[in-house]
Amino acid sequence: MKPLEPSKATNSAAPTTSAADRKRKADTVTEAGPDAKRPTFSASQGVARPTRSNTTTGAGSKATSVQGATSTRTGPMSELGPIAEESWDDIRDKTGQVVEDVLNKKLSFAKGTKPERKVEAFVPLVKELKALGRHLHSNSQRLELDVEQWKRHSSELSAAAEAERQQWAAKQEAVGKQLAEIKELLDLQEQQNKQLEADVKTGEEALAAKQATLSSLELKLEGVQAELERTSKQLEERESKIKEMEDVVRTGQKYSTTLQAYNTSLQADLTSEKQRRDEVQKAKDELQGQAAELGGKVRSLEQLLAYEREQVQKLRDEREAATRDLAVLRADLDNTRQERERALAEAAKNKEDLDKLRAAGGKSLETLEALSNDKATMETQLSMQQKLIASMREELAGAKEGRAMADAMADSRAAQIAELKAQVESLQGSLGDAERRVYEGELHRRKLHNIIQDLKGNIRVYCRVRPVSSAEAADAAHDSEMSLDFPSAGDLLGRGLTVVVPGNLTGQAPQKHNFAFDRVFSPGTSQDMVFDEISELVQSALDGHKVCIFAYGQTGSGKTFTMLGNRDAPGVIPRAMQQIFHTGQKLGAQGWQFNMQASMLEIYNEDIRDLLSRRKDDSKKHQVTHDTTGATTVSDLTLVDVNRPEAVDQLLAQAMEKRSVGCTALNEQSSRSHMVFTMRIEGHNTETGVKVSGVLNLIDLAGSERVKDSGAAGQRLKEAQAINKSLAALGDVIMALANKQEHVPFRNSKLTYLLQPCLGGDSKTLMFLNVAPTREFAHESLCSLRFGAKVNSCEINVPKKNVVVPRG
Ligand SMILES: Nc1ncnc2c1ncn2[C@@H]1O[C@H](COP(=O)(O)OP(=O)(O)OP(=O)(O)O)[C@@H](O)[C@H]1O
Repeated sequence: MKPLEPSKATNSAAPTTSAADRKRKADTVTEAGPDAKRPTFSASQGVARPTRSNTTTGAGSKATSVQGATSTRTGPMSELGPIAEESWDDIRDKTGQVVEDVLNKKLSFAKGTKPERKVEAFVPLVKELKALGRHLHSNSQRLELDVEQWKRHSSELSAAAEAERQQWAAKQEAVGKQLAEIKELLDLQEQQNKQLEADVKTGEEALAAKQATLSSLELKLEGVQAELERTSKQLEERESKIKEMEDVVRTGQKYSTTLQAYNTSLQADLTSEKQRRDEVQKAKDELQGQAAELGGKVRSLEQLLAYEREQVQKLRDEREAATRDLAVLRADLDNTRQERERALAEAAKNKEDLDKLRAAGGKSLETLEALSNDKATMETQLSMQQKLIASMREELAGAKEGRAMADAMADSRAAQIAELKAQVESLQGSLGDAERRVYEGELHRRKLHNIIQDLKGNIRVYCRVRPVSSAEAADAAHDSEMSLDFPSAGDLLGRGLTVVVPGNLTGQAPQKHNFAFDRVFSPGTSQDMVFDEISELVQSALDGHKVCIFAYGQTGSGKTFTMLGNRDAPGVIPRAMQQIFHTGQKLGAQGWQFNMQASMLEIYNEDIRDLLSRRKDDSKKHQVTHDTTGATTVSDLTLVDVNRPEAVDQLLAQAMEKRSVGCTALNEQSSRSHMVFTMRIEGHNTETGVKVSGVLNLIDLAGSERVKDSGAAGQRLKEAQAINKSLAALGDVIMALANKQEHVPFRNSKLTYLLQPCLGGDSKTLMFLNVAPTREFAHESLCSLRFGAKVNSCEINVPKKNVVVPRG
């Protein structure tokens, strides 16, 4: 339906006034009276009507004619003389008078005023009246024109109004029709409304019923909402936990991927390292074979050389004897020569004498003959001596030749010996080189093995076999035959061992059982060598790891010796302290400062005792708690700040005095309790701001014992039962961990509860499995070794460093 508005055409026909028109209108009002109020029109306003200019022109033309009439007129005017034809507009402008002023003007004259003066006075008035008359006349003409225009305009307007009215009528008709339609619609709507009202009523009734249900539901909803809020809170908490976990898992996955990659590369390294080690081992074996062979050769050569030296010496002796003989012969020869010369001189003299005698003729024939005989004898002697000299010369030449030969032989042997020596030296060099490489390879293998163990999260097991004690060896009551054997070469060298359990009287044959651990220390292994193998693990406590090292084994198998040792052979605890303080000091140069606190406790008959407490009566009950980070706290336990190893030695001495130790049939100084030494290490790097916090737990467990063998009774029996019970609980925990059981019974004993973070957490854990070597304890050893194998298969979490790195 269209809106009911007046048409625009009507509006456009209405006259409008411009600003200029309004000004003129004002003039007109003043000058032309109320008639001048009528509207003026412009051609632009659409309806044809006269404009002001038209009017002016019209009026102007009329005025001209009036003027013309005036100018042609001759009447009294001429009598008054020429009167200037001023327009009303000029007069008005000049005098400021309005029409009424002129019309109301009255002239008064004083008595006796001359008529010429009075006429003179009338002249301006007449002028004004004439101008006014002309003006009014032109105005009336203009008004007439306007009236005509108005008339025309009004008839136009009437026509327009009629058209408009007709339009309106048509519109009204249309609107009436529309109204009728609307009314129909409204009726329909009303019906519908009524229907709707009815519906609404039923709806309202239903709504009321529903509302009742709703309010009960709202109540329920409130409850559900409260529940929901609680659940969503829980959900949020869970979600944040899940997020955290996801973060952890993501980090873990990243870490695990990195680790897996690292692991793979390590395994590849390990394999290649193993190959290299095998090759080196092979080369070493070969070299050792060659060395043995060469050693044999060297020995035989040395024997030969000794023989040759003997020969040379003999030859030298002979040469010296020959030289001596030669000297004697030379002396003899010289003597003989001198004698010969003397004899020759004598013979010459004799000949001279003979000649003289002959010349004198007086010498006798006998003297001559005697002299001839002497000469012949001397000549015989001379030829004999000449022969002797010749043979001696020959001998000398022979001896010289022999000596030259011996010298040459000695020289060649010496050269051979020097060559052999050089060979031996170079072989020894390469043997040392090979041995060094084998050692380095072994070190590397150990490192890799440790890393792999860390990555796998296994509990490491180092088996240590103690030597046969002098008492065992001496006393026939003991079967001191060795029941353990160690591979002397191959892959299991240093890692494997075999226990032989002897047969029994029922005819059971001896049985061999093979085991392999991360490391096996045979009886000859020194404390130093043992510590060397775990020093890296100890070191990681300084790096922020939780480290746990404990010694397990039957009574008298060497646990306390391994962990504490004695003055001459200090064990793991004092050595670990030395290393920690020493390394801590060295790290000081890199800005590290460490704060260390030690505590020592024993678990005796399922009670925790503070071994560093200075209280006389220490019957306080100590409670073990673990927080979410895996940190363990024992209530009311004495913590001592330590900053040098000697302080720890004092603490150890103090603790050892307090520790429960007793004499049993199997060990003179048997530990009757589990002892736990804990060192907390807080490190802070003043240069980088990095903080680490590590814990080192070193534990000497009490030994398992067969009560019938240890001869325990009374208090000892009670102790033994408590020890065995807690070790059995340890066994159960290990079984549960190894079998990946959901429930691990850590709480079954004080020992397992205390060790929970080490066995089930993220610490680096190592167990020393101490074993006695003799056949007497073969069964116990077998049990211990089986336990050790189970422990070795336990996978705990991947060790985690406790390090805080500052932000930014
Ligand atoms: N590797 C070794 N070298 C030399 N002597 C050893 C070694 N291991 C143990 N011993 C000696 O054997 C004896 C028993 O050792 P130890 O006291 O350490 O056993 P244990 O396992 O701690 O016994 P228990 O459980 O009864 O306390 C001690 O005299 C000790 O000095």
